[in-house]
Amino acid sequence: MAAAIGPDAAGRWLMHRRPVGKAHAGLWEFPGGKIDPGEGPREALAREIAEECGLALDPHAMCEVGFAADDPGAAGGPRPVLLLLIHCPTWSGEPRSLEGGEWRWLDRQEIRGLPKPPLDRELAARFFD
Ligand SMILES: Nc1nc2c([nH]c(=O)n2[C@@H]2O[C@H](COP(=O)(O)OP(=O)(O)OP(=O)(O)O)[C@@H](O)[C@H]2O)c(=O)[nH]1
Repeated sequence: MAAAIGPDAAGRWLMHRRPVGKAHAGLWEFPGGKIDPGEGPREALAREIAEECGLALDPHAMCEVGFAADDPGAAGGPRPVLLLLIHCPTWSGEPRSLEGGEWRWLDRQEIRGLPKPPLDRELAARFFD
């Protein structure tokens, strides 16, 4: 699950730079994470964002806006990855780095220029272009 949190009053969106020691370290992503057993997708996204940066999201305001999947044949990775992009138009609080990542509000032009993992590149291209 990946969150497109925004736009804020300046038209910016909240992006997360993955910390050292994780897959895709140093790259910028739509923040989020995986669904735990027993959770719904919106609930999972709200939990992940709260854990990673302290923002509170309203699951009822969320709306799915895109998806990207890796090519299991080409990637040869341990498991297939399907990433859903969810628009989160309302939030409360200010982002803080609670798990080592970096947080920034950026406009679409700035997001275009960021180094991103492959699936986030696809999601951003479809969502912002
Ligand atoms: N955001 C993103 N994640 C990707 C891409 N490709 C890919 O395999 N992944 C994987 O999808 C998972 C995303 O979940 P996550 O954000 O909770 O990852 P994580 O490293 O914090 O958790 P983990 O250590 O349990 O895997 C990660 O395992 C990540 O490596 C991609 O293009 N974008």
